[in-house]
Amino acid sequence: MRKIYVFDTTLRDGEQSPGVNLNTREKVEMALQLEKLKIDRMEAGFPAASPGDLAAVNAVARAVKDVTVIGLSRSRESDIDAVREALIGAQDPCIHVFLATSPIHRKFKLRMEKQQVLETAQASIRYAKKYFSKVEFSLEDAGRTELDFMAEVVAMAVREGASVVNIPDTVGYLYPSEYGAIFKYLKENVPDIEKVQLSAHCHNDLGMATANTLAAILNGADQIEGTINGIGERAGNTAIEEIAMALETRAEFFGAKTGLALTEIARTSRLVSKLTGMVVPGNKAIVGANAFAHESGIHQDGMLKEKTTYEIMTPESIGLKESKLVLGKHSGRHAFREKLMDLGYDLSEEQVNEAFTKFKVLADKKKEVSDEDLLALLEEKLIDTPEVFKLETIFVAYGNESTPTARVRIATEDQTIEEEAEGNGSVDAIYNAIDKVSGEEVTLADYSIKSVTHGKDAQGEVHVVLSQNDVAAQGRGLSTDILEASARAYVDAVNVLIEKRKTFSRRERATL
Ligand SMILES: CC(=O)SCCNC(=O)CCNC(=O)[C@H](O)C(C)(C)COP(=O)(O)OP(=O)(O)OC[C@H]1O[C@@H](n2cnc3c(N)ncnc32)[C@H](O)[C@@H]1OP(=O)(O)O
Ligand SMILES: CC(C)C(=O)C(=O)O
Ligand SMILES: [Mg+2]
Repeated sequence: MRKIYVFDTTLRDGEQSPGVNLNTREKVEMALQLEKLKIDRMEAGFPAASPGDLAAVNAVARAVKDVTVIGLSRSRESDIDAVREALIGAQDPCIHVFLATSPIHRKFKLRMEKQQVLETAQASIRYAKKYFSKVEFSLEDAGRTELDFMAEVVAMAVREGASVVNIPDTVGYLYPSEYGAIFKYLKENVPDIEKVQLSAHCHNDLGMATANTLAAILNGADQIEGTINGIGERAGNTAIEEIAMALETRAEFFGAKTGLALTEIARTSRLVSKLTGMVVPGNKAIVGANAFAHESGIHQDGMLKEKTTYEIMTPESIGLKESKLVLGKHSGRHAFREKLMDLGYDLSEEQVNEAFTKFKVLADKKKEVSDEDLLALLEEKLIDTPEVFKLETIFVAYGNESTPTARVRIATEDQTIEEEAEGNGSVDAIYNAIDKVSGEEVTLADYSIKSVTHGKDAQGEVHVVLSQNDVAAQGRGLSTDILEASARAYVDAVNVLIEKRKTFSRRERATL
Protein backbone atom coordinates (compact mmCIF):
# COMPACT_ATOMS: atom_id res chain seq x y z
CA MET A 1 0.00 0.00 0.00
CA ARG A 2 1.43 3.41 -1.02
CA LYS A 3 2.19 5.75 1.90
CA ILE A 4 0.85 9.30 1.68
CA TYR A 5 2.82 11.81 3.74
CA VAL A 6 0.78 14.21 5.84
CA PHE A 7 1.89 17.83 6.05
CA ASP A 8 -0.16 19.49 8.75
CA THR A 9 -0.53 23.25 8.54
CA THR A 10 -3.07 23.76 11.34
CA LEU A 11 -0.55 25.98 13.12
CA ARG A 12 0.09 28.15 10.03
CA ASP A 13 -2.66 28.10 7.37
CA GLY A 14 -5.13 27.02 10.09
CA GLU A 15 -4.11 29.96 12.21
CA GLN A 16 -4.84 32.21 9.23
CA SER A 17 -8.56 31.64 9.96
CA PRO A 18 -10.06 35.04 10.72
CA GLY A 19 -10.21 35.62 14.48
CA VAL A 20 -7.73 32.89 15.40
CA ASN A 21 -4.53 33.79 17.22
CA LEU A 22 -2.56 31.10 18.99
CA ASN A 23 0.04 31.97 21.59
CA THR A 24 3.22 29.96 22.12
CA ARG A 25 1.77 27.76 24.87
CA GLU A 26 -1.25 26.91 22.72
CA LYS A 27 0.88 26.14 19.66
CA VAL A 28 3.09 23.81 21.68
CA GLU A 29 0.08 22.04 23.20
CA MET A 30 -1.39 21.51 19.76
CA ALA A 31 1.96 20.45 18.28
CA LEU A 32 2.38 17.75 20.91
CA GLN A 33 -1.08 16.39 20.15
CA LEU A 34 -0.34 16.47 16.40
CA GLU A 35 2.79 14.47 17.15
CA LYS A 36 0.62 11.88 18.91
CA LEU A 37 -1.58 11.82 15.82
CA LYS A 38 1.60 10.84 13.96
CA ILE A 39 1.52 13.43 11.23
CA ASP A 40 4.77 13.38 9.25
CA ARG A 41 5.41 17.11 8.83
CA MET A 42 4.21 20.13 10.72
CA GLU A 43 4.20 23.72 9.51
CA ALA A 44 4.48 25.58 12.80
CA GLY A 45 4.13 29.15 11.54
CA PHE A 46 5.46 32.02 9.47
CA PRO A 47 8.46 33.31 11.46
CA ALA A 48 8.83 36.56 9.48
CA ALA A 49 5.26 37.49 10.39
CA SER A 50 6.09 38.64 13.92
CA PRO A 51 8.61 38.10 16.72
CA GLY A 52 5.85 36.25 18.58
CA ASP A 53 5.34 33.78 15.75
CA LEU A 54 9.10 33.29 15.41
CA ALA A 55 9.31 32.47 19.13
CA ALA A 56 6.29 30.13 18.91
CA VAL A 57 7.80 28.24 15.95
CA ASN A 58 11.03 27.91 17.92
CA ALA A 59 9.19 26.58 20.98
CA VAL A 60 7.41 24.00 18.79
CA ALA A 61 10.69 23.06 17.08
CA ARG A 62 12.26 22.32 20.45
CA ALA A 63 9.19 20.53 21.87
CA VAL A 64 8.46 17.91 19.20
CA LYS A 65 10.79 15.03 18.50
CA ASP A 66 9.38 12.75 15.84
CA VAL A 67 7.97 15.21 13.32
CA THR A 68 9.65 17.38 10.69
CA VAL A 69 9.09 20.99 11.73
CA ILE A 70 8.61 23.52 8.96
CA GLY A 71 8.63 27.32 8.82
CA LEU A 72 7.04 29.27 5.96
CA SER A 73 8.92 31.94 4.05
CA ARG A 74 8.32 34.27 1.14
CA SER A 75 10.96 34.22 -1.59
CA ARG A 76 13.07 36.72 0.32
CA GLU A 77 16.36 36.26 2.15
CA SER A 78 15.10 38.09 5.25
CA ASP A 79 12.15 35.66 5.57
CA ILE A 80 14.47 32.67 5.09
CA ASP A 81 16.77 34.04 7.79
CA ALA A 82 13.79 34.29 10.15
CA VAL A 83 13.01 30.60 9.53
CA ARG A 84 16.66 29.71 10.20
CA GLU A 85 16.45 31.43 13.56
CA ALA A 86 13.07 29.89 14.38
CA LEU A 87 14.14 26.32 13.62
CA ILE A 88 17.22 26.34 15.85
CA GLY A 89 16.91 23.25 18.04
CA ALA A 90 14.61 21.32 15.65
CA GLN A 91 15.41 17.60 15.29
CA ASP A 92 14.37 17.58 11.64
CA PRO A 93 14.02 21.13 10.24
CA CYS A 94 12.58 22.04 6.85
CA ILE A 95 11.89 25.36 5.16
CA HIS A 96 8.86 26.05 3.00
CA VAL A 97 9.47 28.79 0.43
CA PHE A 98 6.69 30.01 -1.83
CA LEU A 99 6.07 32.36 -4.74
CA ALA A 100 2.89 32.86 -6.74
CA THR A 101 3.00 31.81 -10.40
CA SER A 102 -0.47 32.54 -11.81
CA PRO A 103 -1.03 35.40 -14.29
CA ILE A 104 -3.37 37.21 -11.87
CA HIS A 105 -0.87 37.09 -9.00
CA ARG A 106 2.08 37.92 -11.26
CA LYS A 107 0.40 40.93 -12.76
CA PHE A 108 -1.49 42.50 -9.84
CA LYS A 109 0.21 41.31 -6.66
CA LEU A 110 3.85 40.67 -7.41
CA ARG A 111 4.03 42.95 -10.47
CA MET A 112 6.54 40.52 -12.00
CA GLU A 113 6.96 39.00 -15.44
CA LYS A 114 7.27 35.23 -15.82
CA GLN A 115 11.07 35.40 -16.07
CA GLN A 116 11.31 37.47 -12.88
CA VAL A 117 9.13 34.96 -11.02
CA LEU A 118 11.34 32.12 -12.23
CA GLU A 119 14.54 33.92 -11.21
CA THR A 120 13.21 35.05 -7.81
CA ALA A 121 12.06 31.54 -6.98
CA GLN A 122 15.37 30.06 -8.12
CA ALA A 123 17.43 32.52 -6.07
CA SER A 124 15.37 31.84 -2.95
CA ILE A 125 15.60 28.04 -3.28
CA ARG A 126 19.37 28.40 -3.74
CA TYR A 127 19.67 30.59 -0.66
CA ALA A 128 17.47 28.25 1.39
CA LYS A 129 19.49 25.20 0.26
CA LYS A 130 22.61 26.75 1.84
CA TYR A 131 21.05 26.29 5.28
CA PHE A 132 18.49 23.50 4.94
CA SER A 133 18.82 20.02 3.51
CA LYS A 134 15.03 19.88 3.19
CA VAL A 135 13.36 22.60 1.15
CA GLU A 136 9.75 22.58 0.04
CA PHE A 137 8.83 24.99 -2.75
CA SER A 138 5.23 26.06 -3.41
CA LEU A 139 3.86 27.62 -6.57
CA GLU A 140 1.18 29.76 -4.96
CA ASP A 141 -2.04 29.78 -7.03
CA ALA A 142 -0.70 26.94 -9.16
CA GLY A 143 -4.35 26.07 -9.82
CA ARG A 144 -4.70 29.14 -12.06
CA THR A 145 -1.21 28.95 -13.60
CA GLU A 146 -0.53 28.10 -17.26
CA LEU A 147 0.48 24.41 -17.42
CA ASP A 148 3.65 24.98 -19.46
CA PHE A 149 4.88 27.74 -17.15
CA MET A 150 4.05 25.60 -14.13
CA ALA A 151 6.12 22.77 -15.57
CA GLU A 152 9.00 25.20 -16.18
CA VAL A 153 8.96 26.38 -12.54
CA VAL A 154 8.64 22.83 -11.19
CA ALA A 155 11.56 21.69 -13.39
CA MET A 156 13.68 24.54 -12.00
CA ALA A 157 12.78 23.55 -8.40
CA VAL A 158 13.77 19.93 -9.16
CA ARG A 159 17.11 21.07 -10.61
CA GLU A 160 17.79 23.30 -7.60
CA GLY A 161 17.35 20.35 -5.24
CA ALA A 162 13.97 21.01 -3.61
CA SER A 163 12.79 17.91 -1.78
CA VAL A 164 9.06 18.63 -2.10
CA VAL A 165 7.24 20.68 -4.74
CA ASN A 166 3.78 21.79 -3.74
CA ILE A 167 0.98 22.55 -6.22
CA PRO A 168 -1.57 24.63 -4.29
CA ASP A 169 -5.09 25.32 -5.44
CA THR A 170 -4.80 28.46 -3.33
CA VAL A 171 -8.27 29.81 -4.03
CA GLY A 172 -10.18 26.50 -4.21
CA TYR A 173 -11.03 27.04 -7.88
CA LEU A 174 -10.48 23.69 -9.52
CA TYR A 175 -12.65 20.62 -10.07
CA PRO A 176 -11.17 17.22 -9.06
CA SER A 177 -10.51 15.97 -12.59
CA GLU A 178 -8.73 19.25 -13.46
CA TYR A 179 -6.59 19.18 -10.32
CA GLY A 180 -5.74 15.49 -10.77
CA ALA A 181 -4.76 16.17 -14.39
CA ILE A 182 -2.12 18.69 -13.27
CA PHE A 183 -0.29 16.00 -11.27
CA LYS A 184 -0.48 13.61 -14.21
CA TYR A 185 0.85 16.31 -16.55
CA LEU A 186 3.78 17.18 -14.27
CA LYS A 187 4.68 13.51 -13.80
CA GLU A 188 4.72 13.02 -17.56
CA ASN A 189 6.38 16.28 -18.62
CA VAL A 190 8.92 17.38 -16.02
CA PRO A 191 12.38 15.80 -16.31
CA ASP A 192 13.58 13.98 -13.17
CA ILE A 193 10.24 14.61 -11.45
CA GLU A 194 10.75 11.40 -9.44
CA LYS A 195 13.55 13.21 -7.53
CA VAL A 196 10.96 15.27 -5.64
CA GLN A 197 7.80 14.50 -3.78
CA LEU A 198 4.74 16.19 -5.27
CA SER A 199 2.37 17.72 -2.75
CA ALA A 200 -1.32 18.69 -2.87
CA HIS A 201 -2.55 21.77 -0.99
CA CYS A 202 -6.24 22.59 -1.47
CA HIS A 203 -8.66 25.20 -0.22
CA ASN A 204 -12.36 24.68 0.23
CA ASP A 205 -13.92 27.74 -1.43
CA LEU A 206 -16.25 25.57 -3.54
CA GLY A 207 -16.40 22.70 -1.04
CA MET A 208 -14.09 20.55 -3.14
CA ALA A 209 -10.88 20.52 -1.09
CA THR A 210 -11.19 16.88 0.00
CA ALA A 211 -12.24 15.65 -3.45
CA ASN A 212 -9.43 17.60 -5.12
CA THR A 213 -6.82 16.25 -2.69
CA LEU A 214 -8.01 12.70 -3.30
CA ALA A 215 -7.86 13.30 -7.06
CA ALA A 216 -4.24 14.40 -6.63
CA ILE A 217 -3.48 11.19 -4.71
CA LEU A 218 -5.03 9.12 -7.50
CA ASN A 219 -2.72 10.94 -9.93
CA GLY A 220 0.49 10.37 -8.03
CA ALA A 221 0.71 13.02 -5.24
CA ASP A 222 3.09 11.83 -2.51
CA GLN A 223 2.11 14.32 0.17
CA ILE A 224 -1.12 16.04 1.18
CA GLU A 225 -1.36 19.32 3.07
CA GLY A 226 -4.25 20.28 5.27
CA THR A 227 -5.50 21.16 8.70
CA ILE A 228 -7.45 19.48 11.46
CA ASN A 229 -11.18 20.27 11.22
CA GLY A 230 -10.40 21.90 7.86
CA ILE A 231 -9.81 25.29 9.44
CA GLY A 232 -7.90 27.94 7.50
CA GLU A 233 -8.04 31.08 5.41
CA ARG A 234 -11.60 31.86 4.11
CA ALA A 235 -13.52 28.55 3.70
CA GLY A 236 -10.53 26.65 5.05
CA ASN A 237 -8.11 23.96 3.94
CA THR A 238 -8.48 20.27 3.24
CA ALA A 239 -9.49 18.51 6.45
CA ILE A 240 -6.75 16.00 7.19
CA GLU A 241 -9.11 13.69 9.07
CA GLU A 242 -11.31 13.43 5.97
CA ILE A 243 -8.40 12.35 3.77
CA ALA A 244 -7.07 9.87 6.32
CA MET A 245 -10.49 8.26 6.80
CA ALA A 246 -11.32 8.27 3.08
CA LEU A 247 -8.06 6.41 2.37
CA GLU A 248 -8.69 4.05 5.26
CA THR A 249 -12.32 3.34 4.43
CA ARG A 250 -11.76 3.03 0.69
CA ALA A 251 -8.29 1.44 0.76
CA GLU A 252 -9.25 -0.95 -2.03
CA PHE A 253 -10.05 2.04 -4.28
CA PHE A 254 -7.19 4.42 -3.46
CA GLY A 255 -4.48 1.85 -2.75
CA ALA A 256 -2.84 4.37 -0.43
CA LYS A 257 -2.88 5.20 3.28
CA THR A 258 -1.52 7.77 5.68
CA GLY A 259 0.49 6.74 8.72
CA LEU A 260 -1.83 8.60 11.11
CA ALA A 261 -2.77 7.17 14.50
CA LEU A 262 -6.44 7.34 13.55
CA THR A 263 -7.73 6.85 17.10
CA GLU A 264 -6.22 10.24 18.00
CA ILE A 265 -8.42 12.05 15.48
CA ALA A 266 -11.34 12.86 17.78
CA ARG A 267 -9.08 14.09 20.59
CA THR A 268 -7.04 16.27 18.21
CA SER A 269 -10.19 17.73 16.69
CA ARG A 270 -11.55 18.67 20.14
CA LEU A 271 -8.26 20.31 21.11
CA VAL A 272 -8.07 22.34 17.89
CA SER A 273 -11.65 23.47 18.37
CA LYS A 274 -10.98 24.42 21.99
CA LEU A 275 -7.77 26.35 21.34
CA THR A 276 -8.95 28.16 18.21
CA GLY A 277 -12.48 28.79 19.46
CA MET A 278 -13.77 27.47 16.11
CA VAL A 279 -16.79 25.30 16.80
CA VAL A 280 -16.99 22.15 14.67
CA PRO A 281 -20.37 22.06 12.86
CA GLY A 282 -22.52 19.10 13.96
CA ASN A 283 -22.68 17.71 10.43
CA LYS A 284 -18.93 18.01 9.74
CA ALA A 285 -17.62 14.78 8.20
CA ILE A 286 -15.75 12.48 10.61
CA VAL A 287 -15.53 14.83 13.62
CA GLY A 288 -18.94 16.57 13.78
CA ALA A 289 -21.15 15.66 16.74
CA ASN A 290 -23.65 14.02 14.38
CA ALA A 291 -21.13 12.09 12.30
CA PHE A 292 -21.99 8.91 14.21
CA ALA A 293 -25.50 9.83 15.41
CA HIS A 294 -28.68 8.34 14.00
CA GLU A 295 -32.11 9.88 14.48
CA SER A 296 -34.58 8.21 12.17
CA GLY A 297 -36.39 5.01 13.03
CA ILE A 298 -35.47 3.06 9.92
CA HIS A 299 -31.79 3.89 10.33
CA GLN A 300 -31.86 3.18 14.07
CA ASP A 301 -33.53 -0.17 13.45
CA GLY A 302 -30.83 -0.98 10.87
CA MET A 303 -28.10 0.09 13.29
CA LEU A 304 -29.49 -2.10 16.06
CA LYS A 305 -29.58 -5.08 13.72
CA GLU A 306 -26.22 -4.49 11.99
CA LYS A 307 -24.12 -1.34 12.29
CA THR A 308 -22.66 -1.54 8.79
CA THR A 309 -26.14 -0.84 7.38
CA TYR A 310 -25.63 2.85 8.13
CA GLU A 311 -22.00 3.29 9.20
CA ILE A 312 -19.13 2.99 6.74
CA MET A 313 -16.56 3.41 9.51
CA THR A 314 -16.75 2.97 13.25
CA PRO A 315 -16.65 5.75 15.85
CA GLU A 316 -14.07 3.65 17.69
CA SER A 317 -11.71 3.95 14.71
CA ILE A 318 -11.33 7.70 15.31
CA GLY A 319 -11.20 7.36 19.09
CA LEU A 320 -14.84 7.85 20.01
CA LYS A 321 -16.70 5.52 22.34
CA GLU A 322 -19.80 4.55 20.38
CA SER A 323 -22.46 5.64 17.91
CA LYS A 324 -25.43 7.56 19.25
CA LEU A 325 -29.07 6.79 18.65
CA VAL A 326 -30.78 10.14 19.14
CA LEU A 327 -34.46 10.00 20.02
CA GLY A 328 -36.58 12.47 18.09
CA LYS A 329 -39.79 12.60 16.14
CA HIS A 330 -38.39 10.34 13.40
CA SER A 331 -37.46 7.55 15.79
CA GLY A 332 -39.18 4.19 15.91
CA ARG A 333 -40.05 1.56 18.52
CA HIS A 334 -36.83 -0.47 18.19
CA ALA A 335 -34.62 2.44 19.26
CA PHE A 336 -37.16 3.57 21.85
CA ARG A 337 -37.24 0.16 23.52
CA GLU A 338 -33.42 -0.01 23.46
CA LYS A 339 -33.22 3.36 25.20
CA LEU A 340 -35.72 2.27 27.88
CA MET A 341 -33.60 -0.81 28.53
CA ASP A 342 -30.51 1.43 28.86
CA LEU A 343 -32.36 3.52 31.41
CA GLY A 344 -33.25 0.40 33.38
CA TYR A 345 -36.88 -0.04 32.30
CA ASP A 346 -37.70 -3.53 31.14
CA LEU A 347 -41.31 -2.93 30.07
CA SER A 348 -43.96 -5.15 28.55
CA GLU A 349 -44.97 -4.70 24.89
CA GLU A 350 -48.14 -2.95 26.01
CA GLN A 351 -46.26 -0.56 28.31
CA VAL A 352 -43.73 0.23 25.58
CA ASN A 353 -46.53 1.04 23.16
CA GLU A 354 -48.26 3.30 25.67
CA ALA A 355 -45.00 5.09 26.46
CA PHE A 356 -44.13 5.32 22.75
CA THR A 357 -47.41 7.11 21.96
CA LYS A 358 -46.68 9.73 24.64
CA PHE A 359 -43.07 9.98 23.49
CA LYS A 360 -44.17 10.84 19.93
CA VAL A 361 -46.43 13.62 21.27
CA LEU A 362 -43.47 15.04 23.20
CA ALA A 363 -41.07 14.57 20.26
CA ASP A 364 -43.36 16.68 18.09
CA LYS A 365 -42.75 19.56 20.49
CA LYS A 366 -39.05 19.03 21.15
CA LYS A 367 -36.12 18.73 18.71
CA GLU A 368 -34.44 16.02 20.73
CA VAL A 369 -35.87 13.97 23.59
CA SER A 370 -33.25 13.66 26.32
CA ASP A 371 -32.85 10.91 28.90
CA GLU A 372 -34.24 13.30 31.52
CA ASP A 373 -37.33 13.93 29.38
CA LEU A 374 -37.85 10.21 29.08
CA LEU A 375 -37.42 9.60 32.80
CA ALA A 376 -39.98 12.29 33.58
CA LEU A 377 -42.29 10.81 30.99
CA LEU A 378 -41.96 7.33 32.47
CA GLU A 379 -42.41 8.51 36.00
CA GLU A 380 -45.57 10.33 35.04
CA LYS A 381 -47.25 6.96 35.41
CA LEU A 382 -46.31 5.78 31.96
CA ILE A 383 -45.35 2.76 33.87
CA ASP A 384 -47.91 2.09 36.57
CA THR A 385 -46.11 2.78 39.79
CA PRO A 386 -47.74 0.40 42.25
CA GLU A 387 -49.18 2.34 45.17
CA VAL A 388 -47.36 0.67 48.04
CA PHE A 389 -48.60 3.53 50.23
CA LYS A 390 -51.91 5.28 49.68
CA LEU A 391 -52.59 8.51 51.55
CA GLU A 392 -56.04 8.43 53.14
CA THR A 393 -56.21 11.40 55.53
CA ILE A 394 -54.03 14.09 57.00
CA PHE A 395 -54.61 16.33 59.99
CA VAL A 396 -52.33 19.26 60.81
CA ALA A 397 -52.27 21.36 63.98
CA TYR A 398 -50.52 24.68 63.51
CA GLY A 399 -50.32 27.81 65.66
CA ASN A 400 -47.69 30.50 65.45
CA GLU A 401 -46.76 29.90 69.10
CA SER A 402 -46.82 26.11 69.11
CA THR A 403 -44.86 23.32 67.40
CA PRO A 404 -46.63 22.14 64.24
CA THR A 405 -47.93 18.59 64.48
CA ALA A 406 -49.25 16.31 61.74
CA ARG A 407 -51.14 13.05 61.80
CA VAL A 408 -51.40 10.90 58.66
CA ARG A 409 -53.40 7.79 57.87
CA ILE A 410 -51.93 5.67 55.11
CA ALA A 411 -53.19 2.42 53.66
CA THR A 412 -50.88 -0.37 52.53
CA GLU A 413 -51.87 -3.59 50.80
CA ASP A 414 -52.89 -5.31 54.02
CA GLN A 415 -53.32 -2.65 56.70
CA THR A 416 -53.93 1.00 57.53
CA ILE A 417 -51.29 2.80 59.56
CA GLU A 418 -51.63 6.05 61.48
CA GLU A 419 -48.64 8.04 62.69
CA GLU A 420 -48.11 11.45 64.25
CA ALA A 421 -45.00 13.66 64.18
CA GLU A 422 -43.80 17.18 64.91
CA GLY A 423 -41.75 19.37 62.58
CA ASN A 424 -40.21 22.78 62.02
CA GLY A 425 -43.21 23.67 59.94
CA SER A 426 -46.45 22.01 58.84
CA VAL A 427 -44.90 20.39 55.74
CA ASP A 428 -41.94 19.13 57.76
CA ALA A 429 -44.32 17.63 60.32
CA ILE A 430 -46.31 15.87 57.56
CA TYR A 431 -43.14 14.47 55.97
CA ASN A 432 -41.86 13.21 59.33
CA ALA A 433 -45.15 11.43 59.92
CA ILE A 434 -45.05 9.82 56.44
CA ASP A 435 -41.44 8.69 57.07
CA LYS A 436 -42.60 6.97 60.25
CA VAL A 437 -45.24 5.05 58.28
CA SER A 438 -43.01 4.08 55.34
CA GLY A 439 -39.89 3.32 57.35
CA GLU A 440 -37.86 4.64 54.37
CA GLU A 441 -34.79 6.79 55.01
CA VAL A 442 -34.98 9.43 52.32
CA THR A 443 -33.61 12.91 51.74
CA LEU A 444 -35.79 15.67 50.39
CA ALA A 445 -33.60 16.89 47.52
CA ASP A 446 -36.07 19.37 46.04
CA TYR A 447 -39.45 20.86 46.80
CA SER A 448 -41.36 23.30 44.61
CA ILE A 449 -44.91 24.51 44.49
CA LYS A 450 -46.88 26.33 41.84
CA SER A 451 -50.49 27.19 41.27
CA VAL A 452 -51.94 25.49 38.23
CA THR A 453 -55.32 27.25 38.15
CA HIS A 454 -56.44 30.79 38.97
CA GLY A 455 -58.24 32.41 41.90
CA LYS A 456 -58.37 31.89 45.66
CA ASP A 457 -59.37 28.25 45.20
CA ALA A 458 -56.54 27.61 42.75
CA GLN A 459 -55.10 24.12 42.70
CA GLY A 460 -51.56 23.91 43.97
CA GLU A 461 -49.15 21.45 42.40
CA VAL A 462 -46.24 20.32 44.51
CA HIS A 463 -43.22 18.66 42.97
CA VAL A 464 -40.68 16.88 45.16
CA VAL A 465 -37.49 14.96 44.48
CA LEU A 466 -36.41 12.38 47.04
CA SER A 467 -33.10 10.63 47.07
CA GLN A 468 -31.86 7.48 48.68
CA ASN A 469 -28.28 6.39 48.03
CA ASP A 470 -27.89 6.58 44.22
CA VAL A 471 -31.59 6.47 43.45
CA ALA A 472 -33.66 9.63 42.95
CA ALA A 473 -37.40 9.80 42.47
CA GLN A 474 -39.83 12.54 41.64
CA GLY A 475 -43.38 12.86 42.90
CA ARG A 476 -46.26 15.18 42.14
CA GLY A 477 -49.33 16.05 44.18
CA LEU A 478 -52.27 18.19 43.24
CA SER A 479 -54.88 19.69 45.59
CA THR A 480 -56.67 22.93 46.37
CA ASP A 481 -54.87 22.69 49.72
CA ILE A 482 -51.13 23.02 49.54
CA LEU A 483 -50.51 20.86 52.62
CA GLU A 484 -52.48 18.02 51.09
CA ALA A 485 -50.68 18.54 47.74
CA SER A 486 -47.37 18.39 49.63
CA ALA A 487 -48.34 15.14 51.35
CA ARG A 488 -49.54 13.53 48.11
CA ALA A 489 -46.33 14.51 46.24
CA TYR A 490 -44.20 12.99 49.00
CA VAL A 491 -46.13 9.70 49.14
CA ASP A 492 -46.05 9.55 45.32
CA ALA A 493 -42.25 9.96 45.32
CA VAL A 494 -41.80 7.27 47.98
CA ASN A 495 -43.80 4.84 45.81
CA VAL A 496 -41.71 5.71 42.71
CA LEU A 497 -38.52 5.28 44.71
CA ILE A 498 -39.48 1.80 45.89
CA GLU A 499 -40.36 0.78 42.32
CA LYS A 500 -37.14 2.23 40.91
CA ARG A 501 -35.07 0.44 43.51
CA LYS A 502 -36.62 -2.84 42.38
CA THR A 503 -35.90 -2.08 38.70
CA PHE A 504 -32.29 -1.16 39.38
CA SER A 505 -31.60 -4.26 41.42
CA ARG A 506 -33.21 -6.36 38.63
CA ARG A 507 -30.89 -4.68 36.12
CA GLU A 508 -27.84 -5.10 38.33
CA ARG A 509 -28.62 -8.77 38.76
CA ALA A 510 -28.95 -9.05 34.98
CA THR A 511 -25.50 -7.54 34.39
CA LEU A 512 -23.76 -9.73 36.99
C1 LIG B 1 -1.46 31.66 0.30
C2 LIG B 1 -0.88 31.97 1.66
O1 LIG B 1 -1.44 31.52 2.60
S1 LIG B 1 0.49 32.89 1.75
C3 LIG B 1 0.77 33.15 3.44
C4 LIG B 1 -0.09 34.23 3.94
N1 LIG B 1 0.18 34.48 5.32
C5 LIG B 1 0.43 35.71 5.76
O2 LIG B 1 0.46 36.69 5.00
C6 LIG B 1 0.59 35.86 7.24
C7 LIG B 1 1.85 36.61 7.63
N2 LIG B 1 2.03 37.83 6.93
C8 LIG B 1 2.48 39.00 7.54
O3 LIG B 1 2.62 39.07 8.74
C9 LIG B 1 2.83 40.12 6.65
O4 LIG B 1 2.09 40.04 5.46
C10 LIG B 1 4.36 40.12 6.36
C11 LIG B 1 5.12 40.42 7.64
C12 LIG B 1 4.81 38.78 5.80
C13 LIG B 1 4.70 41.17 5.32
O5 LIG B 1 4.19 42.38 5.73
P1 LIG B 1 4.50 43.73 4.89
O6 LIG B 1 5.94 43.82 4.66
O7 LIG B 1 3.84 44.83 5.62
O8 LIG B 1 3.83 43.48 3.45
P2 LIG B 1 2.33 43.18 3.05
O9 LIG B 1 1.86 41.99 3.75
O10 LIG B 1 1.48 44.39 3.18
O11 LIG B 1 2.51 42.87 1.50
C14 LIG B 1 3.11 41.70 1.08
C15 LIG B 1 4.36 41.98 0.27
O12 LIG B 1 5.03 40.74 0.06
C16 LIG B 1 5.09 40.48 -1.37
N3 LIG B 1 4.99 39.07 -1.54
C17 LIG B 1 3.89 38.30 -1.44
N4 LIG B 1 4.24 37.03 -1.59
C18 LIG B 1 5.55 36.98 -1.78
C19 LIG B 1 6.46 35.95 -1.98
N5 LIG B 1 6.04 34.69 -1.96
N6 LIG B 1 7.76 36.24 -2.13
C20 LIG B 1 8.18 37.51 -2.10
N7 LIG B 1 7.35 38.54 -1.92
C21 LIG B 1 6.06 38.29 -1.76
C22 LIG B 1 3.93 41.28 -1.93
O13 LIG B 1 4.06 41.49 -3.28
C23 LIG B 1 4.05 42.54 -1.11
O14 LIG B 1 5.17 43.22 -1.57
P3 LIG B 1 5.23 44.83 -1.79
O15 LIG B 1 5.22 45.39 -0.41
O16 LIG B 1 6.52 45.04 -2.51
O17 LIG B 1 4.04 45.19 -2.59
C1 LIG C 1 1.71 29.21 1.18
C2 LIG C 1 0.89 28.42 0.24
C3 LIG C 1 1.36 27.02 0.16
C4 LIG C 1 -0.54 28.40 0.62
O1 LIG C 1 -0.92 28.31 1.75
C5 LIG C 1 -1.50 28.41 -0.50
O2 LIG C 1 -1.11 28.59 -1.64
O3 LIG C 1 -2.68 28.22 -0.20
MG1 LIG D 1 -3.02 27.71 1.83
